[in-house]
Amino acid sequence: MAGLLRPDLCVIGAGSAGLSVAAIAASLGASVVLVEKHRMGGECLNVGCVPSKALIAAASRAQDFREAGRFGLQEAEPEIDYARVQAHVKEVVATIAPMDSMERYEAMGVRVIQGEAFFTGPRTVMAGGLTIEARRFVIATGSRPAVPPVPGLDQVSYLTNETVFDLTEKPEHLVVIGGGAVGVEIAQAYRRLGVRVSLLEAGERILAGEDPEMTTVVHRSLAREGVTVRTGASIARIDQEGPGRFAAVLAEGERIEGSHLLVAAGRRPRVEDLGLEAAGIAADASGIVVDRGLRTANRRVYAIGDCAGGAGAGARFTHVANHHAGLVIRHALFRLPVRLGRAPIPRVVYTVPELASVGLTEAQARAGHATVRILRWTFADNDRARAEKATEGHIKAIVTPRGRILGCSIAGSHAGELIMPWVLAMTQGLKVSDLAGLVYPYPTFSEVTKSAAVEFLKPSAQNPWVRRLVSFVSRLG
Ligand SMILES: Cc1cc2nc3c(=O)[nH]c(=O)nc-3n(C[C@H](O)[C@H](O)[C@H](O)COP(=O)(O)OP(=O)(O)OC[C@H]3O[C@@H](n4cnc5c(N)ncnc54)[C@H](O)[C@@H]3O)c2cc1C
Ligand SMILES: NC(=O)c1ccc[n+]([C@@H]2O[C@H](COP(=O)([O-])OP(=O)(O)OC[C@H]3O[C@@H](n4cnc5c(N)ncnc54)[C@H](O)[C@@H]3O)[C@@H](O)[C@H]2O)c1
Repeated sequence: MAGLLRPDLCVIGAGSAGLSVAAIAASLGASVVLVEKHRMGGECLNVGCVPSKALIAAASRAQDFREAGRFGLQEAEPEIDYARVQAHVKEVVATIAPMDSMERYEAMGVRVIQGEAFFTGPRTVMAGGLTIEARRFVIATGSRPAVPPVPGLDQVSYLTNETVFDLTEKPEHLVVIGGGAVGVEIAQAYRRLGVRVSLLEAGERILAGEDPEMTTVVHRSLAREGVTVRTGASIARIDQEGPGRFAAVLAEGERIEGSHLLVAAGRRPRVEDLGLEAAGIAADASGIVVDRGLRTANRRVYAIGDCAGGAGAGARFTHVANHHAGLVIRHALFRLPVRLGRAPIPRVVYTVPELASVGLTEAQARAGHATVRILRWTFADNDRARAEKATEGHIKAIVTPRGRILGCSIAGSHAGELIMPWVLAMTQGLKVSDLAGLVYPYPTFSEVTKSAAVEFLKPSAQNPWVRRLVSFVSRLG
C-alpha cells in the first residue's frame, strides 16, 4: 500500500517525552517514526523551561546591579532594553534547538513526519498523508495552558507561557493570574527587570503542594523585591478599559488595573483530535488514562509526559517526561516490568531563592508515620552563603527515628543543585547518617546538607554511654 509505514515504534509529539523515547529507541536499533505537528522540542525548549530560565538569568543580572552595594560596589538601577533581553532569550533557545532538530533525529535514523497525528483504528495512525501501523505507539502530546472560567477574560488579550517570551516592550503593570511555578518564576523575573508586577493566587498560598514553611521563604522574597502578592484572590471578572488596559475586579470589588495580563493558572493535557476513541484509549480531565506501566487501555499504546493521566498524572516536568521515556523503552523494547512511582522525583522552582524538594512534605510524612524527626539548618549558618551574602532560607529534612529519609526541602541559593544528594540517598535507600558521614569541601553551600544530617546524630553525642566511652578512652593516654 502506498504511503504505509510499519515501524517498531511510532511516537506522537516531539517534546521532551517524545524526543527521549525516539532517541533511545533509535540508538537501540529500533525503527522509529516520530510525528510533530508544530515545533521540534515542544514546550520545554520553545515556551517553557529554556526561555523561562534564560529570562530568569537576565533578571538575576539586573538584580546584581541593585545589590552591588552589599559587596562594596556602586549599586545602580540597571537600564533594561527589553528587545535585547528578548533577543538573549531567543538566542539561548536557538543554541539548544539543534539538539532537538529534525536533522539531528533523522541523522539518528528516526523518520520524522511533520504533521498532525490521529488514530484511525487500534493499530493505525495517520499523519502527513501517511498511514502508520506500528508495533507500539507512544503518545507524547503534552499539555497547554488552562484558561480559568473568569468572566470577561475571553474579551481581553492576555498572555500565556506560549506568548510571554515574545514581549519586546516593557509592560507598565504585569498582572499574573496563578501562583504556581509558572506564575512565581515569571512574576519575579519581570519584577527584577524593572516591571510593576501583581500576582493573584486564588488559593491560600503560592506554590500549593509544597511545604508552607518553605514556600513562605519564597513568598517573603517576592514581596521584599516588590511583587504585590495577593493570595486568596477571587477574581470576579476582567474588564477591558480601553486599548491595552484592563482591570481584574476582585470579589470584594477591588479593581487591579494593568497593561499586561499573564494567565498561569495550570495546565490541560493535549488529548483532543487524537482519535482516541477509534483506538480504544480512555482519557479524562487528568489526561490519557495510563496504568503504572504507562500503558493505556489499548495495550499497544503508551502515554507519557504531560499528557499522561490516571496513575501517570501528577508532576509535569521535563525530567518526569524523560523518566517516563526510559520506563516505556524498558517495557516496549525489552518487555521488562516497570512501575511508575518508585523513583523519587525532585521538584525545583527557579525563584530567588530557589525552592527544591523531593519526597514527602512534613504534613504528608506525619500523616503516614507515627513519629518523624525534622532536621533543619539555616543558610545564615553556612560560611559560603555568608561570603556570598546569600543567607536567606534553610534546609529541612524529614526522617524516621531510624534515619530513613522521607523527604527534603531546600529554600535557598542553589537549592536545585543541593537537592541531588537527597535524591540519591532516597533512591539508593541510604540513611541520613550516610549523608552526615561524607566529607564535604569547605566552604560550599553543600555543607547545609552535612549540617542538617549531623543534627540527626546530635542526640547520640548526649548519650551517657558514649560520653563514658570517650572519657574511658581519654584515660588510656
Ligand atoms: C513556563 C514554563 C516553565 C517550565 N519550566 C520547567 C522547568 O524549569 N523544569 C521542568 O522540568 N519543567 C518545566 N516546565 C514543564 C515542562 O515544559 C513540561 O513538563 C515538558 O515540556 C513536557 O514535555 P512533553 O514532551 O510531555 O510535552 P510537550 O513539550 O508539550 O511536547 C508535546 C509535543 O507534541 C506535539 N503534538 C501535540 N499533539 C500532536 C499531534 N496530534 N500530532 C503531532 N504532534 C502533536 C506538540 O506540538 C508538542 O511539540 C515548564 C513549563 C512551563 C510552561
Ligand atoms: N520549575 C519548574 O520545574 C516548572 C516551572 C514552570 C512550570 N512547571 C510545570 O508546569 C506546570 C504548570 O504550572 P502552572 O504554574 O501554570 O500551574 P499550577 O497548577 O502549578 O499552578 C496554577 C495556580 O493557579 C491558581 N489559579 C487557578 N485559577 C485561578 C484563578 N482564577 N485566579 C487565581 N489563581 C488561580 C491555582 O490555585 C494554582 O495555584 C506545573 O505542572 C509545573 O510542574 C515547572
